[in-house]
Amino acid sequence: MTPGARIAAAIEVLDRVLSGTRAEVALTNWGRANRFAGSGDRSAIRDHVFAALRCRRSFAALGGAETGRGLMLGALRAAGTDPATLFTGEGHAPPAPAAHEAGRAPDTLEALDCPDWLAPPLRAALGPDFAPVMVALQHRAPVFLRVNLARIDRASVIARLATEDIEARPHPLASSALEVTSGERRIQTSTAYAEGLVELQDASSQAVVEALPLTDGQRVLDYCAGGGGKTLAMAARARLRLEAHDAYPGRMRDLPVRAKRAGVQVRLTEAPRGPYDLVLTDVPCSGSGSWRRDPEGKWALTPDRLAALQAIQALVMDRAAALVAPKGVLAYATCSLLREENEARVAGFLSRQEGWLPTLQRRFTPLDGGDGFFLALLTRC
Ligand SMILES: C[S@@+](CC[C@H](N)C(=O)[O-])C[C@H]1O[C@@H](n2cnc3c(N)ncnc32)[C@H](O)[C@@H]1O
Repeated sequence: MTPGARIAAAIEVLDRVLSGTRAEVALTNWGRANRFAGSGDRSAIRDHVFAALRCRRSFAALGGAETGRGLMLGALRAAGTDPATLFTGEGHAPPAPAAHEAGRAPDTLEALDCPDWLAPPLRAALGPDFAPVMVALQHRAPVFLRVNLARIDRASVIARLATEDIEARPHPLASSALEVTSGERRIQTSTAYAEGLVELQDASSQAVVEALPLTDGQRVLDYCAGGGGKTLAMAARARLRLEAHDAYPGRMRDLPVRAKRAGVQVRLTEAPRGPYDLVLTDVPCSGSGSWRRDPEGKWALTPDRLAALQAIQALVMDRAAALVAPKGVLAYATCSLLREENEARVAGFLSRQEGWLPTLQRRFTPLDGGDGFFLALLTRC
């Protein structure tokens, strides 16, 4: 496909996304209907689509409309490319830009791709980091690996990956973290991955698990395990009696296979029974810290949805707290940047429940390199 044809395909996919189809679904459907497109074409179209979704407001202003076509016109203008060079109308390229599609300069919040209603809470949470964080969220996230330190060290894995044309370097956020600098697309077919020596996991996610007070022999519950990213990271840290739970057990369906690959044992439970030495609650949240990976989430969040999430977070904390042993730890984590889901939830918990001591609160933002994350540790007195 020519560069212009790839843009035309991205416009088609974006129009579907703007009318309510999830980007992954719209991309898959486009691929099925256009089997002639090669893997290079598909990944280029995917990159166009996700870049446009990360920068939806600014590109819409620059492109003169919040449509697939407007977003792609805006994308080219943002990159300093005259759209007329690719919007030629020749072959499968989109028709040339019309006079009414000249677009305009975005205002301050548009330029930061920040929804208006979210600017005050994000400013309150991030202070002087507000604008730099919003700019970071306009860019693609780095690819990180978690080295299974129970089985191999970072230097050996870097050498092993290099033999499969994957370049990676240590990342300072966690002792297990590697940032992949080339060959990202080969990771899941590499032998290091197949043998459970590495897992794909964001560096802040790894840092969160590294901050947990885990020691051999502890009974530990991952209360919101999902796919089990943090469950497996905990298993690599110490010899634990580890259990995984999720309100939607289907979300844990890949966990047994992943645990086997990593060489660890995890018991799945639908009805956890304490007491546990540590319960991790990686609660459902706005995902505002990971909008680089899931840019649709930024535009889909509403005040009502945020309020509903806060209620779920409080409920999960209360339920999980009941499972923690005396002197045990409740670990509360989100991939949110918002105080409403972080510090305020911890304060709410402490106002409802007696006998807990907050021992750590730590926030990560994309300026640290990984996703935005929050971790609080609460020790039962
Ligand atoms: C942020 S995700 C967890 C991600 C996972 N810990 C990881 O590292 O891959 C939150 C999870 O909480 C689960 N969840 C939602 N409501 C819950 C509840 N009331 N109790 C337990 N889990 C819940 C969701 O199904 C979802 O899998």
